[in-house]
Amino acid sequence: MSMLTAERQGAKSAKMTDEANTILNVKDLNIYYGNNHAVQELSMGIDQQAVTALIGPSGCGKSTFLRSINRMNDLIPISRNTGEIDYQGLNLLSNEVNVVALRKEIGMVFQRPNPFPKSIYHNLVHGLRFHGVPKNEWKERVEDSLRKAALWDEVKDRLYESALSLSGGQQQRLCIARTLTIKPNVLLLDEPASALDPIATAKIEELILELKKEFTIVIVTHNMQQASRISDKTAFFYNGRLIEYNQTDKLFSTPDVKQTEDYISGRFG
Ligand SMILES: Nc1ncnc2c1ncn2[C@@H]1O[C@H](COP(=O)(O)OP(=O)(O)OP(=O)(O)O)[C@@H](O)[C@H]1O
Repeated sequence: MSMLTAERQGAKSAKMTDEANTILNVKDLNIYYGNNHAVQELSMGIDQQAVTALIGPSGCGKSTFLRSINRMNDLIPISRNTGEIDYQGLNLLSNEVNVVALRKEIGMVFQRPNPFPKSIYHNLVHGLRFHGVPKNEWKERVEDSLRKAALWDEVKDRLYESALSLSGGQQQRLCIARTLTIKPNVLLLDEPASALDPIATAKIEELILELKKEFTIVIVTHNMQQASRISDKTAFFYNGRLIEYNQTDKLFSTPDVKQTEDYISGRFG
C-alpha cells in the first residue's frame, strides 16, 4: 500500500471505524462553494468491496461529495470544507495528505469518457509513467487492466490505434482501465454511463459488478434502476443532506423516510 503522507508509517494507529467492513468513514463533512453550503453535516461509512450508490435530485451535492473523497474539489478555489473522511486511519481532508498518492489509491472516472487523443496504449501507460512504475511491468499491467475492464478482447489487436476511434462505451471502459493500471483501492464513478446507450450501459453495469470483487466502488447515478441493479447500499441526498442510507433492496422497497419514498416513486426530483 502506497503512503499517502510522508509520515504515514509513523502515524498513530488507525482509528477504529464503527464497522470492520468500513473503508471510508465520513464524519461531519460540510462542503461550501462560497456561501453555498452544498454538503451539510454528512456522516456515513462506505463498505469495502461493495458498491455504494449516491442518488438524489440534481444539485443535491452527490458529485460534490464524491469529488471530495479524492480531493478533486481542491481544484475549485471557492470550495472549502470542514469535517473528516477517514481512510485507513488518515483524514483525507488533512493538509498533510499527499494528493497525488491519494488519487493513485482512490481513482475517479467521469460522466463523459475523456481519453487522451492518443493511442489506446498511450492512454494506459500514461499513469504508469507518471507514477514511475518500471517499464518492464507496463505490458502486464496494460493487459491486466484491459481484461479487468472487459475491453481486452476488443482492443488487443489495435492497441496503437487512436483511443478516439473507440465507441463511447469502449472509451468509458478504457477510462476505467486507465484508472486500474495504477492499482487503486477505491473507484469513484460519477455517472459513468449517463452518456452511453443502453447496450454500453449494460456492459458498464456488468463490469461494475465484476470490479466490486476487488475494488470498493462509489457511484453517483441519476438512474434509480441502475442503483437498484448494481449497488449494495444506497444513499439518498436532498438539498445537501443525507436523508436515508440503507441496504439498496430495503431503500427501494420499504424506505424508512417519507422523502425517500416520494423521490423513488417519482413524486419529485
Ligand atoms: N464548481 C462549482 N462551483 C460552484 N458551485 C458548485 C460547483 N459544483 C457544484 N456547485 C454547487 O453545489 C451544489 C451541489 O452540486 P453537485 O454538482 O454536487 O450536485 P449533484 O447532486 O451532483 O447534481 P447533478 O446530479 O446535477 O450532477 C449545487 O448548488 C451546485 O450549484
